[in-house]
Amino acid sequence: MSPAVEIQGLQKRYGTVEAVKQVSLSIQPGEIFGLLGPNGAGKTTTIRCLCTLTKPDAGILKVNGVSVLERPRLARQYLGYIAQEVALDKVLTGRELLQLQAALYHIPAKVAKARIDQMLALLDIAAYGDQKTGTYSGGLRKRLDLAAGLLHQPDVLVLDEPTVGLDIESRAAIWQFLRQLKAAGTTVLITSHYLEEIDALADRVAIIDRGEVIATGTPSDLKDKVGGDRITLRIREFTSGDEAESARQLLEPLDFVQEVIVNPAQGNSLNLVVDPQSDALLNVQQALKQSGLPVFGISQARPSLDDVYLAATGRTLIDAELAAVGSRDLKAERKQQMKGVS
Ligand SMILES: Nc1ncnc2c1ncn2[C@@H]1O[C@H](COP(=O)(O)OP(=O)(O)OP(=O)(O)O)[C@@H](O)[C@H]1O
Repeated sequence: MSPAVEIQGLQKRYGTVEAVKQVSLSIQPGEIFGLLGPNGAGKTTTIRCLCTLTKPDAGILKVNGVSVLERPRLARQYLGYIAQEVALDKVLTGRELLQLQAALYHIPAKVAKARIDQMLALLDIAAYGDQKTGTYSGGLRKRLDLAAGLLHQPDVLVLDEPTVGLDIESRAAIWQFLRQLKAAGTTVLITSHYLEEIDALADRVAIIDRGEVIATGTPSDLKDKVGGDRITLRIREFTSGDEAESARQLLEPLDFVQEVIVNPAQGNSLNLVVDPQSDALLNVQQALKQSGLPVFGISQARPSLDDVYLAATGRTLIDAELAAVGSRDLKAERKQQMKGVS
């Protein structure tokens, strides 16, 4: 069976910006596949190329074995795309908007009516179907986007940051819905810069940074590979640099400690990477006690996907996000995207 989605050697630049340098990935039918990376990493560009909305400079893109570049119409039948922000026509009701979408996909009127009712019920928005979309909350709008994207019953649903700006309840409802879709056999490709979203949903993940895939695997395999548990230690609420440094010198030689980093951005807390043994926490506390150093707070955790990102790039996802802010002209990008295929 051919993969549901295959991307090989994708490249795309905008002027001097290399939005996608080298992206290759293969997604099996029925998988939820997460594309994780900070803002500006190239996630949107990758999926816009896949969904025939942006023309790549190089690369092979296939859906159900069909070349997206050679047979875009057929590929679009297989794909449902939920953009980050959708400009809904606010004077139409939800139902009218879905009717319009059905017509765009040439779904016969009778079939369309039944499907629209089914989608409204499935997404739990039947009660709002006859209200103007201008009155919808963010969560409702996103559910309507999902209904619209699924109306033609695509094999592969592609979602760009589907829960940005949503409250926790709406986010949970969307996660549950995506799991139901997977159970029904739909392949889901989701981009996100929320670690916990990808961790909770994705069967496999590709971490993307500056237009390149830097790691691929199941979330647990990736976390296992970076190895070690993480201990976060605060000597005092605000520890002096000197005291943190002496704690570092005390802890680093311990045989179960792999690495100790002092984090000045967080009150000189110490981040330790330790062998995943159950008594590491206890041993650290004992060593501090013997040296007369207090403990304000201490916790141990398994590595997160952020640790995977940190190990591969030398910076955390949050730092990368902050670096991306301000270096982009989002207005100009949106304008260009509105113009259509770029
Ligand atoms: N239409 C455009 N014109 C010029 N530059 C663009 C355009 N679209 C994207 N870029 C640039 O390409 C790079 C990748 O952007 P892209 O939107 O693909 O990233 P992303 O990971 O999806 O981030 P976000 O989630 O914020 O959209 C960024 O540096 C961005 O500024």
